[in-house]
Amino acid sequence: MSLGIQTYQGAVNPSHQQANFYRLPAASDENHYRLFQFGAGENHVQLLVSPAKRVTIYFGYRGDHSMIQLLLLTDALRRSGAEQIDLLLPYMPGARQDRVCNVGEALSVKVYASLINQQQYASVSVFDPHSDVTAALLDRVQVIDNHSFVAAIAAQLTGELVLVSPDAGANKKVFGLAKALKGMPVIRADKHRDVVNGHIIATEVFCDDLSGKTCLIVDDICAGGRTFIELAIKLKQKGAQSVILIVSHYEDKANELALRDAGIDRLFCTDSLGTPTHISSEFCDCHAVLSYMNY
Ligand SMILES: O=P(O)(O)OC[C@H]1O[C@@H](O)[C@H](O)[C@@H]1O
Repeated sequence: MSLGIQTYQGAVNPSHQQANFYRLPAASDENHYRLFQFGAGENHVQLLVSPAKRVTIYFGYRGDHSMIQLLLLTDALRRSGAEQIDLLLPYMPGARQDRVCNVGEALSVKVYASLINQQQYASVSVFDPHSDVTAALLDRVQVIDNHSFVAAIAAQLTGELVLVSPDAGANKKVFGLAKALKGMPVIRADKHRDVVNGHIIATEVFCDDLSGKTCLIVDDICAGGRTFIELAIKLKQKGAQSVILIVSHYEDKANELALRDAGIDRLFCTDSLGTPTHISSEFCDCHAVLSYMNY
């Protein structure tokens, strides 16, 4: 059923008219809603066809501006008859701001989680969030781990593979992953950060000899990349034959040359934060996160 909106000029693909899947940012062939900004900067969403009673939103967070777009899309869907909305959240915003480190800071993850909870989604599926705090804060949440993503990469690699847990915070997840990968060995490492400025003060690897090993550093996110640069240097000093970095979320800010110079041979990530543009495709292999989200 059409909503009777006159403004849409494009040809409507019938299969998309029936589609109950809404992508934000919109896919190039998305034609069941449109999104634009008014002059003062407000976002505006307009559905072009009536939604099904049960729909799914795939929300790729692209800054706080996109959060408002999600709320508007959700509102438009409900007003037009969607009764149940499932949310696929490849990246949980604020997931790393899951504690107050310094006096006067906001507890960001709680703020983002409250906004999402207010929308009363039927389910919220989050891909590899930073810590258990995300799952504790979100209602009707389903956490999707990185196991099938890492397994797909490991299957392409040869040599003596070992997992490297980059810090104490990653241990629980990496040991769970090792079990899923049929007992792949784990090398533990740790880093000390200055909580005031975020700088890494020291990195330790708890292993003497890595000769001949292909080290898979696995973590949730690569931001500036300093964690992995310091770690790769240490792994190479201990004889690692090859160092591969596997992160679920890639902010596209790290310097490729610095990563390579530190000894990282290859980077694998997902497009949870968009497809990286500041890194070469010979070095970085970006997988579509949706294929690992059980949808
Ligand atoms: O070193 P960069 O890339 O800036 O930050 C990424 C690290 O910071 C942590 O919160 C992440 O889990 C990861 O270990």
